[in-house]
Amino acid sequence: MNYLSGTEDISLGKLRDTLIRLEDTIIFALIERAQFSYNEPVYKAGLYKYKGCEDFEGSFLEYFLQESEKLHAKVRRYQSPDEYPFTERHLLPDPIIPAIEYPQILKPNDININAKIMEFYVKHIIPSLCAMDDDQNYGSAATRDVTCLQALSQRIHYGKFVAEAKFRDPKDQPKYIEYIKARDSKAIEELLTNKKVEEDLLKRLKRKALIYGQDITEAGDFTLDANLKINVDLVVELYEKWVIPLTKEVEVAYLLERLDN
Ligand SMILES: C=C(O[C@@H]1C=C(C(=O)O)C=C[C@H]1O)C(=O)O
Repeated sequence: MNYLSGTEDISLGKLRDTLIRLEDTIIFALIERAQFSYNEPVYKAGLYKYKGCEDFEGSFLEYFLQESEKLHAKVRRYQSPDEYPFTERHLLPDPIIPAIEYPQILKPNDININAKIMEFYVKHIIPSLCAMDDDQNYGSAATRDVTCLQALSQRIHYGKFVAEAKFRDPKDQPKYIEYIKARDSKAIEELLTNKKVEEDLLKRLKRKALIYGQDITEAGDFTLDANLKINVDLVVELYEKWVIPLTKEVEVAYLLERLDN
């Protein structure tokens, strides 16, 4: 099924420019979170009870995220999610701008992408990003985590638009159709993979994290020797091990549905 109305200009070049811009969003969101300690209680399920949600058994972060999503759902320009379930499989009617304006709502979905984002973020990113002590700034830590999760989810789900743009390329469309009909996910992923774009991205990302992670003195000098605000290798690992593979998983999942009536 093509969730786009067919009139949008979804050139691959413009979409890639948006993904490059989202690198900045994600790096700065991680820098903001890294100001605070790990604060383990934020991630412990069932540690706190919440007024009005006494049966909620998740962590402080999961509660914060759930309540943030409820707020986002109230302010969305479209019908309420019940009328137009904004699942990962659906692209918004005029998808490009709202997807940028509104943070990606983290929701369970068929391919469980948001659960995978939450898992790698809490298990592998946060412990390496933050000082492993407790500075009691649980609210500050959780708000920064929600910003990081929504930026990561938005970036990864942009794979839907990228997949649509690739599908519309007349050079490759016959092969996509053949592989979709054969339900050959591996062949679809190989066809949509662009190793040069991935390699260039990781090189650019390392440079961005190195520069964004520094302070600039009044004289305009970079404080190269001082502690960086962000673990540069972690940012590269984040993309190499999780962001890029999950984006491709979204692309494949979207394309597998592309021919549905
Ligand atoms: C997003 C794209 O599709 C794939 C995923 C990429 C990524 O997640 O950065 C980069 C290149 C492709 O392998 C693209 O082609 O730009």
